[in-house]
Amino acid sequence: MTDTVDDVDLPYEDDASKQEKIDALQERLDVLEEQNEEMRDELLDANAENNKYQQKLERLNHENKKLKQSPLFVATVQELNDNGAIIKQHGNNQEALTEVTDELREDLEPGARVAVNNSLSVVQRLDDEADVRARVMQVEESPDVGYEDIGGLHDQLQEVRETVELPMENPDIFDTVGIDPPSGVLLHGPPGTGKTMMAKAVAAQTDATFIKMAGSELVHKFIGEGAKLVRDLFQVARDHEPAVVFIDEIDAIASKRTDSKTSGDAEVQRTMMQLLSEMDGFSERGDIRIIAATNRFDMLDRAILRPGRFDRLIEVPHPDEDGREKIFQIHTRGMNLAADVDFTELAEETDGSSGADVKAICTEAGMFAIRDDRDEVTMADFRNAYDKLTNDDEEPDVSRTFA
Ligand SMILES: Nc1ncnc2c1ncn2[C@@H]1O[C@H](COP(=O)(O)OP(=O)(O)OP(=O)(O)O)[C@@H](O)[C@H]1O
Repeated sequence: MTDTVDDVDLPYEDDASKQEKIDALQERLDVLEEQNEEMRDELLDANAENNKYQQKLERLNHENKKLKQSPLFVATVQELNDNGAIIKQHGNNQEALTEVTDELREDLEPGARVAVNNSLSVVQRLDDEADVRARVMQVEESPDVGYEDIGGLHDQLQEVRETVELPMENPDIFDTVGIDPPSGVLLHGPPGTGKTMMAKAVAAQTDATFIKMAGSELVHKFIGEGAKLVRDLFQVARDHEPAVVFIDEIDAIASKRTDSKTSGDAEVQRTMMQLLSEMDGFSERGDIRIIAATNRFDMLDRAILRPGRFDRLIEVPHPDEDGREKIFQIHTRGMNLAADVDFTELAEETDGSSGADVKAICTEAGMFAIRDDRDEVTMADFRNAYDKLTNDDEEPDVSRTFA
């Protein structure tokens, strides 16, 4: 706060002469000006220092961003010592000694998986391989789904059985006739129409292990990770023969090539190439069958559809009226239904619904009965459930919320 005149401690006695007062004030003014000058210099220095730090901060931020953006490689820590960490890169097995920051060091131990950048600096610690596998792969020894649980889809099911079941159960017939069994089956169609169910049912029928992986889980930002998971997937399948490998959302790794050449796209390409080469290596008759599924058939790279790969394309559409009626019957098997429930009418009234939608309607109808304290589910409950599910969602497709 600026001093007021009253506060100022004057540099002269009250009885000083006028000239003495002027001299004293002048002297005080000189001192203040000098101090002012010094403080201005200090302020300038501080500003310059501040600018320097700002620039450094920007540089570090930029560096940080670059580190995160540039392609990262996966390595395993071999040893930690005073000079840093000895890491071994996956893929080329090259060892390198690299510095690690104190913060990262606390998080590392020999055997830890890490992401390293182009100059082999450790950027972050990764989850352990087993954790990644467990997260992205679903292995079911004997899925609890039978053909009788699938409504409609007669032609589709027949084709899946012919391409997957027949080579597993009766491989000799292909030898006798002298043809290779079709290698991969690609199921395509809208969500919630029973693609996963069909794959599970055929695995159950053939006593095969069902191994599911979602294409989106194969898209990784680390170089070589996706391809490694594909190799692991097929290794797990070999370990569990006979097996049905189900790759859902295959479009995530097998979309048409884009023009952009970002490292992310290149990594997706590498993952797809690995998948294709695994499939090509499967042409010999084996006890492993591959089924893939997509909701985005239009997006697929044609390379995946070449003969010997996914050469059986099976469209799995929304069920028709008959199909819906069958699906209503399947999902109400265990329900206590009132005499007025008529599935033919319900099937007629639920045009455009997927199998997953029909299942959701059944569950919701049961909820209406429970809320009403009844133990029987009525036709009105089904109609209310359908209204609720179609109006609740802005989009009429309820499968995403309730499947
Ligand atoms: N045809 C069907 N018959 C009986 N139930 C069905 C049918 N289609 C779907 N469902 C029901 O919907 C659920 C979801 O179906 P499923 O996971 O097989 O669909 P999907 O086509 O694989 O879907 P997405 O493309 O979203 O993965 C099933 O668990 C089942 O309860």
